[in-house]
Amino acid sequence: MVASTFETAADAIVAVGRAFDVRGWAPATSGNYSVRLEDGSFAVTVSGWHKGRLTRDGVMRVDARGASLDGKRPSAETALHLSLYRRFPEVGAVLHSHSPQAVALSRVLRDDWTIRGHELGKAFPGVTTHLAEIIVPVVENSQDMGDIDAAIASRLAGLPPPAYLIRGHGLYGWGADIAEAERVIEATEWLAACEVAERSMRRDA
Ligand SMILES: CSC[C@@H](O)[C@@H](O)C(=O)COP(=O)(O)O
Ligand SMILES: [Zn+2]
Repeated sequence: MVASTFETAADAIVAVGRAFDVRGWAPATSGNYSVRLEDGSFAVTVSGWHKGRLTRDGVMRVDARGASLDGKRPSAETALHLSLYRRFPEVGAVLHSHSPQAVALSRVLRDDWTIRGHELGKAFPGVTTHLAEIIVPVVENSQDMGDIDAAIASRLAGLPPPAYLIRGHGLYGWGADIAEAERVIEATEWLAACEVAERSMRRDA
């Protein structure tokens, strides 16, 4: 699904930034957001803006290769967004959060994160029962987006996950439009908080 205009996409991105910031998922300029536009370009956050204080000026356009179309500097992680759009033509929005629970979980997990037995798993596209097993890949962090993209590439083949974690960094989620991508991030963040709480209760029990 594609947003109708840059302005519509930019306003939706501004609103997501405020919502994520209020929840502690976008501290200290972290996070980035993008939306596919109908002309084949993408609306993406400008690098370095505080995402809770975005205005339309903090959102810009890039082409499919990540080149700036308006002279602004796109998110340092634009390549990760574009890679998802290239792989999945049905994806219309990509969101990236930096919550304490997702980052903590990514640092304690030795392998991928398997979600089982959660009613909220049904918030993910295509999941219809709490009995579904949802695997969220965990890849190593790097300052080179090519490394992260290479690490996640094989994990996106076949039945793709709804989201992935970058260790010690944050969470990427996507959807057909920004509302679906926000729902995926919201569900994954809630499940990460639940997982962290559950692990700490089991340790103390
Ligand atoms: C301020 S630490 C976070 C950044 O290094 C990065 O991971 C991030 O999410 C935001 O980068 P940005 O270039 O503003 O999109
Ligand atoms: Zn980040």
